[in-house]
Amino acid sequence: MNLPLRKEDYNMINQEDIKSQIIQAVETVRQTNPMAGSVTNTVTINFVANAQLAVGGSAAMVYLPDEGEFLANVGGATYINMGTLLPIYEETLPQIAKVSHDTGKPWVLDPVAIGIGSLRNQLLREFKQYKPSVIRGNASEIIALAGLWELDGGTDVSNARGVDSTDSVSDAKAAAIALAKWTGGAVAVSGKTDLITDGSVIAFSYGGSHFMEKITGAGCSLGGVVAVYATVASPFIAALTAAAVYNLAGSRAENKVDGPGSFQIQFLDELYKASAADIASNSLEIKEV
Ligand SMILES: Nc1ncnc2c1ncn2[C@@H]1O[C@H](COP(=O)(O)OP(=O)(O)O)[C@@H](O)[C@H]1O
Ligand SMILES: Cc1ncsc1CCOP(=O)(O)O
Ligand SMILES: [Mg+2]
Repeated sequence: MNLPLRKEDYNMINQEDIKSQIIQAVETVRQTNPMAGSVTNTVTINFVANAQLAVGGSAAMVYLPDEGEFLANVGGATYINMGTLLPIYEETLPQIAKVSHDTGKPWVLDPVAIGIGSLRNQLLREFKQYKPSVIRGNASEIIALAGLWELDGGTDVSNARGVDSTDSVSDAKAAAIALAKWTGGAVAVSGKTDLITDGSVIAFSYGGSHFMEKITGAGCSLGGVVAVYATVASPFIAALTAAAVYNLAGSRAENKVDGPGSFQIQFLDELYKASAADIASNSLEIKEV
């Protein structure tokens, strides 16, 4: 006779299922070298491309509207990072978001520096209708985006200070859930512990390194790597896989170096070397919202 499953059993099954999906995402990317195009900031563009290559993806960075549209059409997913805007982005970014939305291609948004300047806020408001598959940001950015989109858990964007978070990841939980419910995709809030949600399930990914706050581009490149995994996996699994490999590689790199410069190099090596099984076994806690 089959006894009814207890809630703990469901959780165990879910956790096993999620692990096998993470393994599949890591291996498929390494076998197929999928392309995720990006429009990203000029500060960390090189690090984003290197991280995407290290996990097995293929990178292409552009600035112009027709080139962005081309990449959105031919790539498996596209990454938009708002870090350093140029006037032409008023055309490029909505074009990519619209094409991705209309063709059902995944796209990842990092709302870096939300709150600074009028073009950034205008574009971010416009993106609400194009429902990014994954929104990745630090706690302050996620809270501010929910505010800009007039969703639960958000606050006025004028609270934002720059590119670094002034809020804790747990403060962004309600905003992350509200954003995920609106988009139907996933939201990843990064920090000491990462929070990833699809609006109904909430996951915490542990690990990483304090050195990740001492290099520029840890967050930006994480967004680029999410886009690589989104070419082969659902938004939630893509965000979880990227968080797991970042946390694993970050802890491993920290053990081998004594400063941020060498950390950045070692971190890329660890991204490259991490096995699918180790990534899937990185500390992860999953709960219902
Ligand atoms: N204090 C920390 N300890 C461990 N990992 C961290 C820490 N701060 C950030 N990270 C990791 O660094 C990456 C980028 O996160 P974060 O610094 O929050 O993004 P951003 O650079 O956009 O502010 C994530 O993988 C996150 O888990
Ligand atoms: C410093 C800076 N200024 C504009 S974009 C940028 C990079 C931010 O990178 P990250 O959010 O990954 O630390
Ligand atoms: Mg950032």
